[in-house]
This record gives sequence, C-alpha cells and structure tokens, in this order.
Amino acid sequence: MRVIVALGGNALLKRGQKPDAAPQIANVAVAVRSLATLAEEHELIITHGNGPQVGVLALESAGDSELSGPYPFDTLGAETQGMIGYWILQALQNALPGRQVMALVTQTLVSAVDPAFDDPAKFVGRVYEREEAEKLARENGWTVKPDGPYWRRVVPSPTPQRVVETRLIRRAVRDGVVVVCAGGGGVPVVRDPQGRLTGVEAVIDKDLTASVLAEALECDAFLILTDVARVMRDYGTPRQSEIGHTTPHELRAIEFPPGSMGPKVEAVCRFVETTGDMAAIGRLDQAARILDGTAGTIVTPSATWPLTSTL
Ligand SMILES: Nc1ncnc2c1ncn2[C@@H]1O[C@H](COP(=O)(O)OP(=O)(O)O)[C@@H](O)[C@H]1O
Ligand SMILES: NC(=O)OP(=O)(O)O
Repeated sequence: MRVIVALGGNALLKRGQKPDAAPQIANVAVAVRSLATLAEEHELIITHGNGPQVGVLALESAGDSELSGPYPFDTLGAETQGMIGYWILQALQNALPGRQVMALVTQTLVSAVDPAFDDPAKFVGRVYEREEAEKLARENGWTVKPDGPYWRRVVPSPTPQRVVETRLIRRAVRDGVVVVCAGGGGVPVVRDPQGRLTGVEAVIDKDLTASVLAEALECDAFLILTDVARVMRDYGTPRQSEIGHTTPHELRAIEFPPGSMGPKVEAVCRFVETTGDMAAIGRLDQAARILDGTAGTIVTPSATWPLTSTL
C-alpha cells in the first residue's frame, strides 16, 4: 500500500511547551517509532505541520535589529521544512537502517487572489492570554484569534492547489524512498504569466496540502496524526464522545473549529470522497493501529466498508 501521513505541528510542539529543540526531537522520536513499523510494510510519504515553529522563527526574525524587517512567511516556512525535516529524516534513518529516506524542500501553488489573504485564519506561534495577545497585535500589526481557551496570532492560509514537486516525489516513492515533504503545507508560491514562481506571505494548512498530495500520488490511505486519540462529537462539552468509524457524510453534518480540527476533517472527507479510499485521524504514537482500523477515527466511503481491506 501507498500511505501518506501528516504529523501535526502542535503535536510536535505542544501548546504551552517551551519551544526548545529537545522536546520537539523527543516528540519526533515518538512519531517515528510508530511510523517505522508502517515503512517496513508500505510505501510511505510523511508531511508535517509548522504552525508553532514558524511563529517562533517569525518572532526571532522580528527581534533581530540587524534586519530591516522580519523574514517573510514563505522563507520562514522553508526554514521550518529544513529544521523539522532534518529531525524526522535523522530519526527515520536511525530507525530504518538500509532504507533510503529523503527530506525535500517543497513548494505549493496557491491562487494570488485567494480570499484567504483578506481573512487570516492559520494559527502560528505560541498561545497567549487574550489581553497579552491583543496588546501584541496592536504593537506588531498582527491579527489574533481565540484558539480554544487561549489566543494566538493568525496569518493568511490560502487553499493549496498543487505541490510543485509532485512528479519528483512520485518517482522517489516508486524507487522505495521514504519521502518527507510538503512540510508546513509547502512553501506558498504563485506562478506568474511567464511561468515563474514567487513566494507569498502565508502559511498553508498541511492537512489540506496532504490531501491534495495524497490524491495526486494515488495513495491508498491518508492518516492525520495529532495529539488527540479520536475526533469528538460535542468537543469540550460534558456530552463529548469519541467518533470511531464514520463517513464523510456523517462528519460533514458536525461543526468543527476552523484552524484546528476543521481543516483535518475537511482534508480527510475530501480524500475519501474523491478516491473512495480510507483516511483517519488519531494520535501520533498509534500509526500502525490506526491503519489497521483498531485506533483513531476511521473515515471510509460507507459505514459497511471492510476495514480489514486496509491491511
Ligand atoms: N471535535 C474535536 N475533537 C477532537 N479535538 C478537537 C476537536 N475540536 C477541536 N479539537 C482540537 O484540535 C486539536 C488538534 O488540532 P491542532 O492543534 O491544529 O493539531 P496539529 O497541530 O497536531 O495538527 C486538539 O488538540 C483539540 O484540542
Ligand atoms: N502548516 C500547518 O498546518 O501547521 P500545523 O499543523 O502546525 O497547524
């Protein structure tokens, strides 16, 4: 089987956790332990988020008095691909001796007139109490929005159209390479009328890009790994309950928050509706169990879809 896995940026750097390298490398190790099992049996493509990390780099660059201004978000996105891609690459190489592994700087095409440029929605950086977030927004010209009980900076997040390096990724996967790519949803770029690429100021949702890539690479399964074991109904209320096996039709009838579970649900629904294959959302350390249908929220075209066919 060909399997694509998206690792959450917040799962790699948990809300409230200090953004040092060491805890993130430890979280990568947890993810890679569960991914190595998959790589032994399947073709594997790994994407990852970068929301918390790109915010750290943005703050660093904004605080550097040597610079005439902060680095733009396309450049910061590429930096996070290098940093997180390196952590995943090394952990996979150590876990899978003899297997070829590659981490690729990847660009994702978006539309220059995407309405998302006028309505920032992608959470980046750390969480703040409301008062502090609003003060920082006034001082730095940020937009901030609530993220659960906290507040966070948001930046535009246009819809991913295509991963520029798709053909190269397909070739590497066919050659048996485990490919780490499209980190942070891919560096956002637009193509001008002459066909030239230019970066734009945005952070793309990695779950939506993973869905686009999963379709283009004809993946058989799409897993989103994050910090919750299952998607919940009535999340955050006393009535909350875990969703086990479900369909896009059932999921689309439930409202999920934008910027966190919303894009994940949209990404898995889109993949299942378009391909008729299975997708799932679950915890970072349970990849193999999620793929065999014994953990996570499993999304299939119909409720009677035979889960054992993913084995
Ligand atoms: N209905 C829901 N079920 C489960 N988790 C939810 C739901 N709605 C919102 N969430 C939140 O979504 C978070 C995962 O999204 P996010 O932090 O963006 O993940 P990541 O960065 O790992 O991709 C969970 O930690 C949880 O707080
Ligand atoms: N770019 C992106 O979707 O990052 P997160 O997974 O950290 O939100």
